Amino acid sequence: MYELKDVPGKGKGLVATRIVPQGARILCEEAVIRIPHNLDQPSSEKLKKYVCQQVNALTEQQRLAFLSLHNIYPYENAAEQYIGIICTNAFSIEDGETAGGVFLEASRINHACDNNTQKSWNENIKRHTIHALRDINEGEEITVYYLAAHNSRQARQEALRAKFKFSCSCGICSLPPEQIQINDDILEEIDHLDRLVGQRGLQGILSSPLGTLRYLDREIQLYNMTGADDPGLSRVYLDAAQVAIVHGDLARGRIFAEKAVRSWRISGGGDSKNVTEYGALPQNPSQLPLYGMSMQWKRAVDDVPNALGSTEFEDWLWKREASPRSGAQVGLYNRATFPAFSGLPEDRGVDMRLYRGSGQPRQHWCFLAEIVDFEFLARLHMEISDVDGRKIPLFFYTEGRGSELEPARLRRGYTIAILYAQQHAFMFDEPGIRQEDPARVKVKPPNDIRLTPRRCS
Ligand SMILES: C[S@@+](CC[C@H](N)C(=O)[O-])C[C@H]1O[C@@H](n2cnc3c(N)ncnc32)[C@H](O)[C@@H]1O
Repeated sequence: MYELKDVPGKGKGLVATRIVPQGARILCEEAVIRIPHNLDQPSSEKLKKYVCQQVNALTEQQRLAFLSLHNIYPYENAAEQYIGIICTNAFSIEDGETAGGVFLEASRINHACDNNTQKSWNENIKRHTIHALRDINEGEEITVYYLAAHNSRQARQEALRAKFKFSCSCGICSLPPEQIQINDDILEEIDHLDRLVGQRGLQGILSSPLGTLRYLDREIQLYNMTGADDPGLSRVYLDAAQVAIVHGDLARGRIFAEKAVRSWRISGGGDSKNVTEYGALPQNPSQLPLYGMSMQWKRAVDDVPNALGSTEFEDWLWKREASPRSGAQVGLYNRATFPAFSGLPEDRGVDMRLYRGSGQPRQHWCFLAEIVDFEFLARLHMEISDVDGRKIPLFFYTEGRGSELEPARLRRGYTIAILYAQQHAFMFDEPGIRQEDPARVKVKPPNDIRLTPRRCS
């Protein structure tokens, strides 16, 4: 399937000798040397002694193969040489005890940021596997991604130079500067959305399922923009399956779970830990322990619309509201444009889903609520009620502390509209809105804007 060859500018590398289809297992290898976590200190005497014992225990053939591996570190004795080879070539082993190990074949695979294979530790079979993330052509070099996280090109280059002493010239790193910027923005936004979903956790899934689904939908779109069948997709699809299943929607839950499992099969194989753990979920989505915590989205597993085109199907799957045609009036029940409090972004950090790098919003939204009560102490403080009837505090941190509002408009029952409103976590009150810009606030008599609570399906 592959051969070891000289690759210009990279030393040796593995090159496909025939077409390798997506999902194919290219390598499945045991470590010849393992370094336990408690010895993971390159200069320690204990490590030197341990490594010498490990190398001496290899067969002659293995020892020669080990010694022929690439070493980017200088050395003065055998122990330092062995440690240099290990540091240049080790892959991580996620078995809880081992920091990393050396694999004689896989260690020959060079890095690319647009890698065509995925390396992963398979705890079920105690081996490292390499799977094709996409079809690989005959004569094409087999590549993996050496780093842990998605970063900007500059951060990746710095990390690769520091740890492996080379500059990457892969397809992504060689793009023209403006396209590198676009790619960096996409990776940054994926990273940001990942963290947002993680921070919100189960609470986010329970209290704001549609908001969480919006984040995940955007993440998938961003992954698709990179064109890669990235292993990160599986985690996003699993999260989407959880959102649907927790709220009783087994139909969407099954479809999302199928996509997650398919992605894990491609990157780690049918015997990988994730496929073992979640492989049966598409057949029986109600097995998820949190199934039906709310039945807000109740839907039977086979209740899937069958006459939709692919775009309409994706819109249905992700519960996307139809976006209004340009010039068309947006109904007040449109939750994307007029979100409830639970659908507002948080003001911690910049939500890349909603803002461009320049700080300009990508889309427009306006928060509408009814004034329930108000008082003017150190600043104007209102209690307001959103379209779901949820009461939240609104504090004015404007220059005039809220005095900018027309006093005649400060009436209970009047409607307050706040452009680009965001959730704020107050130390001294329930989460609410901390308003700093008076120009983004309008108050209208109740008959001017009617808050008709209507739910989208
Ligand atoms: C694990 S080894 C990979 C196999 C190695 N090329 C060999 O000849 O055995 C890692 C080293 O390979 C080289 N390398 C890996 N990916 C590279 C890339 N994309 N460009 C240049 N050198 C690379 C670097 O010297 C790096 O420290």
